[in-house]
Amino acid sequence: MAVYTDVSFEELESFLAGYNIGAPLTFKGIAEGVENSNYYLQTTKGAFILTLYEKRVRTEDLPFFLGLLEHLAARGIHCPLPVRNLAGAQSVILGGRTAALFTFLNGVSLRRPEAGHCAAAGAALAKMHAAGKGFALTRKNALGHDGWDELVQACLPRADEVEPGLADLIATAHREITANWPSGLPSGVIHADLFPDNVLFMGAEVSGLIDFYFACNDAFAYDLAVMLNAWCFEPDVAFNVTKSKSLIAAYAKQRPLTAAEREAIPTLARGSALRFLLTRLYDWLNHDPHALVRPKDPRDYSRRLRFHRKVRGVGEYGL
Ligand SMILES: Nc1ncnc2c1ncn2[C@@H]1O[C@H](COP(=O)(O)OP(=O)(O)O)[C@@H](O)[C@H]1O
Ligand SMILES: N[C@@H](CCOP(=O)(O)O)C(=O)O
Repeated sequence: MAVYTDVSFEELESFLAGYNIGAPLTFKGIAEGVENSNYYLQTTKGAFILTLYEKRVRTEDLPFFLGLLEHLAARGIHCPLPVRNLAGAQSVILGGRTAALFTFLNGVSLRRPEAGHCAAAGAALAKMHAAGKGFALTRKNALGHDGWDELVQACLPRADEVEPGLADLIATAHREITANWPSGLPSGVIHADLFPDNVLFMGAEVSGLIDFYFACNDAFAYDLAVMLNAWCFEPDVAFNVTKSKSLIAAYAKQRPLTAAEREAIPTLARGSALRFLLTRLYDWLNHDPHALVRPKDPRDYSRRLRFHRKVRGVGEYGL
């Protein structure tokens, strides 16, 4: 349950007095999500999401995240638009937290996306990459390849508690990936966490992209590699090349991949599997057993990483 901070009706009323969005009709906490407290708010003037930022989102990053959403929305991307208050501010303090209000997007996220959904999401990613051009602010990828060392060192001593041989897998893969990491690929603003729970669909169409709190500047093809991991494996962690082919082809129809990007896909796929393995493993080893949010299983990503390490060429991704 991702509601860490309670908002009383009195606090909501005084918050709403600062906005021109009508009177409250419905206000309820949203169970999904991990990082922040999210509330669904319906007023006499429309539907909104109220987000209270908890520990993981740094306040100094908010101008990048909120500015990016305004930039993308102005260029036709269906993403949450921060609603400014009467004073023109994008965020305020509420319940002791920094909070922001967003437009509500209709649609549902899919637990079991099919190849057609992968294609639609791949095309949406390419459109987001194009729309991000010209955004004035930049943010380094805090979980990019040059930031993994710290997580590796923090996780290695206890990794084998989770899965025998995991420490060796991480250490070896980290060395190999670092030695082969590509440079100079086409770059710009990337989402960096475009998992199925962050893409809303209405029927076969993408109706919204959400949760931009890992967005940063990095290689576009890395974002595609994140999606290969998140969208193209079955629940038993078998790789589905039909989904991968559909996703990459739909992306490339919007923005053709360069030869260097195609060649880099296997390394980027390994790197992105390692990144999610490390963050999940860190959370698994360090979570508060009394916390309401259950950490995600790191073994889903050690299995993906093992798959990618056996891949011998880009053809295996349907390229
Ligand atoms: N603008 C929005 N429109 C509709 N639903 C949203 C919107 N923003 C968030 N949500 C809902 O809230 C949930 C949690 O949001 P998310 O940004 O993923 O949280 P977290 O950053 O805590 O993981 C999403 O799964 C979705 O159901
Ligand atoms: N997508 C990441 C976890 C990040 O959580 P989110 O709810 O903010 O998308 C993973 O699956 O490890």
